[in-house]
Amino acid sequence: MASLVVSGARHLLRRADFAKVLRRHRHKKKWAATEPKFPATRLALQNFDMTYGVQFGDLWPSIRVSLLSEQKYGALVNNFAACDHVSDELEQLHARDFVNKAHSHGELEPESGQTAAPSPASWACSPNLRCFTFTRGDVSRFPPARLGSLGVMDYYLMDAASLLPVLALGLQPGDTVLDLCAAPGGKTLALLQTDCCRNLAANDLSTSRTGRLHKVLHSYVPQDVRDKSRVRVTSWDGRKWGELEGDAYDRVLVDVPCTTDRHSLHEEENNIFQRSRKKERQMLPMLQVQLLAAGLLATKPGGYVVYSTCSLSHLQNEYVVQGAIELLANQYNIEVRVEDLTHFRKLFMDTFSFFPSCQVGELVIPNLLANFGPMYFCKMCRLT
Ligand SMILES: C[S@@+](CC[C@H](N)C(=O)[O-])C[C@H]1O[C@@H](n2cnc3c(N)ncnc32)[C@H](O)[C@@H]1O
Repeated sequence: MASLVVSGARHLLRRADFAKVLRRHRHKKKWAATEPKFPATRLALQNFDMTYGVQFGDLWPSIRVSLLSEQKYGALVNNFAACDHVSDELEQLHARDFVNKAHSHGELEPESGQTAAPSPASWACSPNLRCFTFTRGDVSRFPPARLGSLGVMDYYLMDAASLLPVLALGLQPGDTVLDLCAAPGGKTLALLQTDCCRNLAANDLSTSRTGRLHKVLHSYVPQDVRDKSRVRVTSWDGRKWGELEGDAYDRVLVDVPCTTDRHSLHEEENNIFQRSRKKERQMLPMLQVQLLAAGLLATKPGGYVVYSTCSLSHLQNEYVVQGAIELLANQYNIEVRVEDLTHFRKLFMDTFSFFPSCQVGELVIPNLLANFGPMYFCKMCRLT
């Protein structure tokens, strides 16, 4: 179409005028262009090709194509919506509750002394969580959540792999819980679904993001449940939590800011690979170590911490865990033990693809048939 217009115009204009118009047109186009020369999404991909190509070797091309493809979601059933038909409706869509499915497979031996059929609690998983996913290779989408009869939404759509850190935390009834980097609140909501929190402190440095967290809580959790679980939302710097409330919590979730690998390949806005954010990106592992160390200091001796990211980077995952454990040993004389979560691979292998060679913790890697993650999570016990 554009070339037709140009060839028509050629007959009407003298050669010199035509050249002028073309030049003006070229200039206009240049000035009109708003896209950055090097989009952050492209810089992210270049960075990943360099680092993850080495880190994952032959696995990288398949992870790469999955990261660039549409991700899958899970529907976390809202136990507070009191609509039993939700699970039936999700089943009619041929979605399955992956938590319950792992449970009924009973692939894991119950803990010693237990003879009854294993329950999520016996695998040291947080209880009462129901999350529906479509089976491997089924790329159907969930319809949007609806308002239930109690005035709260019936399910919350999230990356189903995001539930694994909450399951790994292994909440017990009556726990005091801290969610150190909580916004926008998918994992906070899951923590509340367990009905185990005596107190829940949900914190996030960003006030705009704690605003989103408030909205999620209002849309999904009735006021009386928020009161019962004594939900407290704050906007403090999580790095200071150890000084503010040391030795205070039974369970702490440290879901840190990271390179959010999937987001960084798809969204220009707020992308950490923007050139202007290079320093911030380079400082991430340090911030992550500080946040994890603060989370461990906030935990009671004998309590548990789960560290998680949605990045594939060893530097932001295993190295951070090792760095924080060393820091606590050297500066505070506090001993921390990494818990074995390899049973998660077996339990959830129908739903997620796991990287087989993490030194500490577990990593869900995106796969075209099960396009969740990335999600890294590592459980630690504070011993002293
Ligand atoms: C991965 S997101 C958390 C996602 C959240 N857990 C969820 O499931 O919805 C990381 C969060 O850390 C917050 N953050 C960054 N620096 C922080 C700090 N120093 N203290 C506390 N939160 C921080 C960010 O604002 C961001 O919301």
